[in-house]
Amino acid sequence: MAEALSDSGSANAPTIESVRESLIRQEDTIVFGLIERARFPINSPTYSASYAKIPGFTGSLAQFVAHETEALQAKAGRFTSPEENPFFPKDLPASLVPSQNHTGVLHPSAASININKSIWDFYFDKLLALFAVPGDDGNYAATAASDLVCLQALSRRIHYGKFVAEVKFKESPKEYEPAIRAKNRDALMKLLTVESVEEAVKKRVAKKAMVFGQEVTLNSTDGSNGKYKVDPSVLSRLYAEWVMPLTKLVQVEYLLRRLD
Ligand SMILES: O=C(O)C(=O)C[C@]1(C(=O)O)C=C[C@@H](O)C=C1
Repeated sequence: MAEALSDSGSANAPTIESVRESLIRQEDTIVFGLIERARFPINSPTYSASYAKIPGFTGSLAQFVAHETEALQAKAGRFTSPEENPFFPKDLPASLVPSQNHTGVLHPSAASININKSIWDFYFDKLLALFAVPGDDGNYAATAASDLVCLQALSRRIHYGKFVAEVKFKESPKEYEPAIRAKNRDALMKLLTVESVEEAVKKRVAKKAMVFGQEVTLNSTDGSNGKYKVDPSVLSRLYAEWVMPLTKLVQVEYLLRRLD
C-alpha cells in the first residue's frame, strides 16, 4: 500500500523548511478559497436556523452542509489523517476505506487538540463581512459549500501548528523542556515566535491576493486597475489577527502535551 505523504510532500521526517513550505503552499488554497467565496454576497439566510428548518436537523444551512459533508468525508477516510480536524467531531461516522499508513510524526496527544470552534466563530462573526459584499442572491447552498472550503483550508493550516511545534521541539528539546515542565505558556509562546517570518507571511499573502485576484484580460497592461477580487489588506489582517495567533496557540497546546 502506498505510504501516506504528509502535506509537506515527503514521507521523511519533516524539517522546519518542509513545514514552512507546506504553510506557504496552503496560503494559495486559502487565498483562492476566499476569492471563490467572494463571488457571492453575504447571503445571510445561509446562517439562520430559522430560515433552514431542515427536518431532523437543528441549525443553519451552513451548519447542515458542514455536518453532512464531514460525515461523507469521514466515511471516505478524511479524518484518519492527522492533518485533518473535523468541525463536528461528535457522532462522526467511522472510515469505510482501508486505513492509510500515516507516518507517526506527531505525539499521540495531538489528536486531542481541535480549535475549530474558534475558527468557525472568527470566520462567520468577523472575517466574512470583511470580504463578502452585503446582499442576497439566493445561492445559499453554493455559499455554504464555499464557506466550508474556506473553513477547512483555514483549519488545516492552523492545526498544522502541531507539525511546526513537533519540528521545533525535535530541533531543540533542551530549550523547550523546562518551559513545558513548568507549563509556562508565555515562555513557550516566546520560544516559538519568529517575528521576521510573521512579517514575511503577512506581506506574501497580500501579494498573493493581488496576483491571484486580479482581472486577467488580453489587452490591458494592468489587468487589475488596483481592483482585486479580495482586498489584499484583508489577507494580511486575516493572518495577523487570526491565522498566525491560532497556529501559535495550537503549537503551545501541542508542546504542553509533548512530554506526556
Ligand atoms: O514558521 C514558523 O516558525 C511558525 O511557527 C509558523 C508561524 C505562522 O503561523 O506562520 C507561527 C509563528 C512564528 O512566529 C512564525 C510563523
